[in-house]
Amino acid sequence: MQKETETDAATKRQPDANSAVVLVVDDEPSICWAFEKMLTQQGHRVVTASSAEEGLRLAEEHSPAMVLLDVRLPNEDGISALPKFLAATDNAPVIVMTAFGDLDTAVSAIRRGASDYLIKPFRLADAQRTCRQALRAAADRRNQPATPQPMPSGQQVLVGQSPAMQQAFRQIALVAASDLSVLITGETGTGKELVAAAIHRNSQRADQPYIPIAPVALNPDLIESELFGHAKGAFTGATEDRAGLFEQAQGGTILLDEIGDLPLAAQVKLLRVLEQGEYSRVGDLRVRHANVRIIAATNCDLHQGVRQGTFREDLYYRLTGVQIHLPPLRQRPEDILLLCQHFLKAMDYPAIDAAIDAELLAELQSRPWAGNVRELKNAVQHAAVIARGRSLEATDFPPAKPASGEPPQSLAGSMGESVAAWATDAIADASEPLHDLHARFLAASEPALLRIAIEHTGGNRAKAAEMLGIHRGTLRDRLRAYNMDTSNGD
Ligand SMILES: Nc1ncnc2c1ncn2[C@@H]1O[C@H](COP(=O)(O)OP(=O)(O)OP(=O)(O)O)[C@@H](O)[C@H]1O
Repeated sequence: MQKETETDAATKRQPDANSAVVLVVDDEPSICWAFEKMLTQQGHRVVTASSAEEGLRLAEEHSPAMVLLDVRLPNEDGISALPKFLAATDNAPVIVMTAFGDLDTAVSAIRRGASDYLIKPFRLADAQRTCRQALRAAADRRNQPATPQPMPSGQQVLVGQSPAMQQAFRQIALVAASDLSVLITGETGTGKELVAAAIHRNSQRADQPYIPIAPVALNPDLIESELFGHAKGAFTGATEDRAGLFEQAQGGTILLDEIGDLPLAAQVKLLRVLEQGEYSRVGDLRVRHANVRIIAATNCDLHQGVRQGTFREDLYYRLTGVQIHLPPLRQRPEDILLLCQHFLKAMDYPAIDAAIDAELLAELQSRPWAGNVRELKNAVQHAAVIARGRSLEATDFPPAKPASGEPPQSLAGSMGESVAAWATDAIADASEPLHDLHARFLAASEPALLRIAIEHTGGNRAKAAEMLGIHRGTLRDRLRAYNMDTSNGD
């Protein structure tokens, strides 16, 4: 599988340096814990892994905005895994952590694309500063308009044998030859972006720029300027004339991913491009001609946006003229084997034809795949890493994620099972009929809940009470009841 282009990376990475997903890969739990604590306090979300293999799987799954990568890891070391992390995260900043004396390693890490390094043991303040700088630099890079890229030489292959995918292939072939705008619909991970790229690749514009844009990743205040450019002095900070993405895509194709997120003012301009092939830069009345094919994609119901007044009705009808719908993977189980083999082949997995037997296939076909092909791809890559060349087994795959809307089975399930086991034991152990099972259960479980809330809020009881959704006085009483009140009053 080919990686997304740099343009994708520039437009799809997390928009905010203040609330990013950060991946920490280190087999020392204390390091993961320290980063988790530090970064969550700063409003980031942290996912941790204890090996490069697990980290790469999480990178695919969470698209982190930054990776902290230890050099010494079990199995594959951080330095050799570094290019894979860069590829898996579309060049998110990777900060390499290395032991003292390993400076050469750090230097070679930087040469291989790491954005910075930390020498262990490091002071938390230094780590904090390095992380902040890396996230800020990445955010600054994102806010630059994307540079048009020629289409990559390799092919992003679309795989499928289900009637629905065959129909999509036919539609792609038909619309590619025309210059019509196209709306691609489907749940997240169904391959909309791949379809857009295939349309461009098979069109007469194939040797011209292809620019995928996710409006949600652009600065909302500057979105019109990002798309259509601006004139010097159009707003504070507009120190010179600047071309927008439409101008950069001249002659080629633009994919507006998650079109439903486009602000109304930009929708007006987009409609003008679609209807008259014209636009103006922000703050410049000069009419410019747009020779750009527009492909839009959405995983939400645009018609609902029309009903709610967030999406223009005229634009909706203009866009829905030619529509390609990609059904969710659970509705096309006959694609699963082909997709699995396709992803294994991309990893050079041996004996692909024998890698998935009928029993495993039936199991995979019965899963809900809420994240669709993206989730399947991650799961296959995960299983392949675990199986290390032998035939895959169901246990090599990560547990099935719940269908959207369902509570996460693993957590809810295991907690429920623990509670049931606890209650069964408590009843069995009681020498006489119980009248306080509920109070006993609270006494067994509530202290841990209170402790985590208080730890998480840095000991601030008012915030802990707010997080728990209980009155501050109630929290104080409970802490006293459990002998957890170490303060001298509140
Ligand atoms: N039919 C397919 N054949 C091969 N790979 C596929 C196919 N469909 C999806 N994929 C892979 O699954 C992943 C998700 O696909 P893509 O990004 O195109 O989905 P999307 O519908 O645009 O998702 P989102 O709505 O979240 O942006 C990509 O890695 C893509 O290469």
